[in-house]
Amino acid sequence: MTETDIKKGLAGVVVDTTAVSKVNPETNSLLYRGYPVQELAASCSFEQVALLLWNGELPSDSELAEFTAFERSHRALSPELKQIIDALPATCHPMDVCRTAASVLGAQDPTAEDSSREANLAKAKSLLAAMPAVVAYDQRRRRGQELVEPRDDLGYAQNFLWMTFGEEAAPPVVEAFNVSMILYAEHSFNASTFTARVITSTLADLHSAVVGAIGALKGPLHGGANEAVMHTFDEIGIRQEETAEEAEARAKAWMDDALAQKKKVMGFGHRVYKNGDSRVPTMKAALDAMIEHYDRPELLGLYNGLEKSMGEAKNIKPNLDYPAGPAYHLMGFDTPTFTPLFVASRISGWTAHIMEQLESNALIRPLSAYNGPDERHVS
Ligand SMILES: CC(=O)SCCNC(=O)CCNC(=O)[C@H](O)C(C)(C)COP(=O)(O)OP(=O)(O)OC[C@H]1O[C@@H](n2cnc3c(N)ncnc32)[C@H](O)[C@@H]1OP(=O)(O)O
Ligand SMILES: O=C([O-])CC(=O)C(=O)O
Repeated sequence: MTETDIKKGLAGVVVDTTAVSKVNPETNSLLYRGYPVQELAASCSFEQVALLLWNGELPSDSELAEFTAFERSHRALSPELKQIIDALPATCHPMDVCRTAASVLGAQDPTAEDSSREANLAKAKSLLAAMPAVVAYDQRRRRGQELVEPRDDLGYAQNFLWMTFGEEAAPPVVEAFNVSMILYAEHSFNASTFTARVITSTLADLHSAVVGAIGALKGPLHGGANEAVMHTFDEIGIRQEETAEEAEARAKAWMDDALAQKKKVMGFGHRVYKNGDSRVPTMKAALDAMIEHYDRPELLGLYNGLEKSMGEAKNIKPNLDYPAGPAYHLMGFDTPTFTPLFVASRISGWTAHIMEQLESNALIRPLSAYNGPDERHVS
């Protein structure tokens, strides 16, 4: 094997087929089970999209009603899980809390070792229903606030915001949040989904695969980038009294300096898309709606300044995490909660892939080229 045979980072390597989603960099499009993600974001709830990803078809009214009833009755944080979360130090990252919660939910599930499609689908639905309470409560406890119980008269997005903030969110906020959940739901063989598939390929259980996927998502080269975007905004400085133009000029100067120092700026670039992420225009529209709703034009200035400067200097485009970060900030989420929001959404895609992997499983085990010392002996 020569060095040229090595596909570092598996870049460009096709490892399997999938019917869950199609990422097409040539047409800059993303299809979930054949449907353009923009259309789904414009006309569906996150609940409908999750069912589409799992079942391959959009749900009928009765299928949606059945899932809605299930999801609403599985939202509450159990006293046992709450106790475990309360025992975790507030210094740990909220992604550690998500990862721990997914592990606990697996350990508590009597069907955990049943990997039939039926059992896995039920586990996927339960996890999707349970994670918002974990994310919402963890943000609240860090702020010294009490748990807010779920409400079964609210949809997924509305209830998620209710449990986090303890008040009903305005319709444009619910809409933008629902759009973000749909856009984050699925993206073919990204690092966290591939991790889930590798774990599943050993015939380990669904919760183990989700726990591993959460670990992979945490890194700033993947899901952690939505938090890192906000750190960049904070480093530049958010000045509400500033005009959009003033903020844009400061952001441009910051980016020029960062690029001169050869820094990697999170929220830009993508392994597959080289001409822009297909989801960005839809998420940018949701961010624009939030900027208007909260009357925060200076954030648009920062956004535009970084994007323009990166475009002019390197022709590198924003990815989904770039508009999602400031949108979540405006909604009132604390920055370390951003990647857990990604988890809550991507559980749908991960579990669809776990079930697909099991349908025609092969152990995922690539080769490596050894470059250590030649054979040697102890004596
Ligand atoms: C939802 C998601 O998970 S989307 C991804 C979120 N991740 C980020 O936003 C992290 C920042 N971006 C990156 O690190 C990269 O663009 C990745 C990891 C996403 C994709 O990277 P790869 O396909 O491996 O490309 P790679 O990192 O080799 O970059 C290619 C070139 O573009 C440059 N580049 C890529 N992204 C960036 C960036 N965000 N800032 C500055 N330069 C960048 C690299 O420095 C490299 O330049 P060079 O050829 O002069 O060395
Ligand atoms: O596809 C990727 O490599 C990362 C990404 O955008 C995602 O997982 O949504």
